[in-house]
Amino acid sequence: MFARLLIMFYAATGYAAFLASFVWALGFVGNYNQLASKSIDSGAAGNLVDAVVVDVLLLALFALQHSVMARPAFKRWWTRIIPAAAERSTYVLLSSLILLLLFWQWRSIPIPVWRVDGIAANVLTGIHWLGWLIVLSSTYMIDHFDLSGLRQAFFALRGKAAPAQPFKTPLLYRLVRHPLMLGFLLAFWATPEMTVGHLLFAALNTAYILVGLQFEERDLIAAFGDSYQRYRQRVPMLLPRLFGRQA
Ligand SMILES: C[S@@+](CC[C@H](N)C(=O)[O-])C[C@H]1O[C@@H](n2cnc3c(N)ncnc32)[C@H](O)[C@@H]1O
Repeated sequence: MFARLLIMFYAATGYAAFLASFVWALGFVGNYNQLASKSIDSGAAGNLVDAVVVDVLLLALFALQHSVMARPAFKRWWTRIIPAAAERSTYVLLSSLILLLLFWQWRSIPIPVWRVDGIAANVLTGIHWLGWLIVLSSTYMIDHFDLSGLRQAFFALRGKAAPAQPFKTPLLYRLVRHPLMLGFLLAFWATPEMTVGHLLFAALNTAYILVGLQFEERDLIAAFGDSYQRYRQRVPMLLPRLFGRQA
């Protein structure tokens, strides 16, 4: 019983770290200093080369951890070392801690790339917040508590293993196969004031998302077989069809 309670406490810690990193992400990307005193463009501009090197290394650290720990082969090896019920929480905890490090240590490069005012600025800010709303709501469409590791810990508390998630295509998943990633892209790119630092963040994350999705889809085909193959043929990856057939 003690071990089960420990897993629950561990999962709750991972979830708290996720919440902290999510709120900081909102403040960081949108330069909302009410939410986060350190944001993507805050702080004095330092040496350009130093800033690019540090920022690229921080993003690479996140990409490496996030990709390696998501691979089924890594999970099989890892769950011989830690309890299976704590695997997702460990992933969430480490991802969140690396994100917090990234936000904290990010070097701003506040050289302007574009700036729009008036209605255009309001439209871009609206798209930005729509992106975050899509991110959060998509986690609930898949299973927020499974993705955050809490579901696995709740099952473990009752002495059971959480059943694997079934293939599903609710709501936004009928329009695109990866709404959560689409939400991130909208939140990262839609800004009235783009700087070189923000552009670096958006461009590298976009590249990472596009590569990461190839791996995720390979795993999804291995897990769900023909159902996912047919889904791929019917539903676009990231850009919804404006006209014509949807799933
Ligand atoms: C962080 S979520 C991102 C989901 C998706 N890539 C997106 O952008 O909306 C990743 C997890 O969702 C799962 N997943 C993705 N699409 C799914 C679907 N249609 N049904 C069930 N699970 C899915 C993957 O197996 C993976 O564990």
